[in-house]
Amino acid sequence: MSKYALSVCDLSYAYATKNALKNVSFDIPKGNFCALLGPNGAGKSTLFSVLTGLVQSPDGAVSVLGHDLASFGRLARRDIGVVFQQPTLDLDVSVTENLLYFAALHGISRRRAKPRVMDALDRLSMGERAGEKVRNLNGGHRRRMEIARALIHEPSVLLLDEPTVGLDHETRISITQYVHQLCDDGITILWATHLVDEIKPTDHLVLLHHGQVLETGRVSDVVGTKDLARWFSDQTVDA
Ligand SMILES: Nc1ncnc2c1ncn2[C@@H]1O[C@H](COP(=O)(O)OP(=O)(O)OP(=O)(O)O)[C@@H](O)[C@H]1O
Repeated sequence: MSKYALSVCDLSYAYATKNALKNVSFDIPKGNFCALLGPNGAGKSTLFSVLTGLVQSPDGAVSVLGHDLASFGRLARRDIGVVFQQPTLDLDVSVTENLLYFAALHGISRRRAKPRVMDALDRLSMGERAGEKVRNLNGGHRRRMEIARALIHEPSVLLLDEPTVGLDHETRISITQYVHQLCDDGITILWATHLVDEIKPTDHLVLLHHGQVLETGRVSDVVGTKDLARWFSDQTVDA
């Protein structure tokens, strides 16, 4: 059994002539929060597309808990939950119905799904909104809901692509803290961001710039005593 929840080995991807990922490799140990830090255009969303199987990398490999994504796609994807950058909720049905529908897509019966949905909503302080139409929720509540939805099939690895974009500071920090806490339950997180205040010294870090991994490791080891914001800016400034 692999000690890594997610292993990415030598991935590349190009849109026509634009190389968006170049020989990307990194590992995330189980139960870690890993920040995928990179400025706009670094390749974060492209990497998410490859990790979720939306696009195929012509070379390289991804494995989830030791299962190769190319050979054991269904098995590997069963262990992944995803929150994409663009919301994908049905605005005209209730919070609960959105989540139950998603559970059904994972083959979970309504009877089994209902307690999971309520539990997930309660943990995200969303229990009181279970019956509301999504259209009536603010951006922060919709994001919480998407996180609850991504956890409904109890994945081991949760991928979130800039999940706090457009949210106010307080909501951003609250959601970031909640997702950090998921690691206490053994869930491994890959959190794409360009905002350094979402990252803790004990987190794992992958610094992506122009499609290449510049650094990877524990934040405190990689950055040392330097200020993370300053370090990030120094690493990604284009000469
Ligand atoms: N469909 C596409 N066609 C051509 N080029 C693309 C396409 N999507 C992304 N790119 C380019 O690939 C590179 C990586 O983009 P990507 O969206 O993966 O970066 P990102 O780090 O997620 O950026 P952002 O933070 O702005 O979302 C950028 O140069 C981008 O312009």
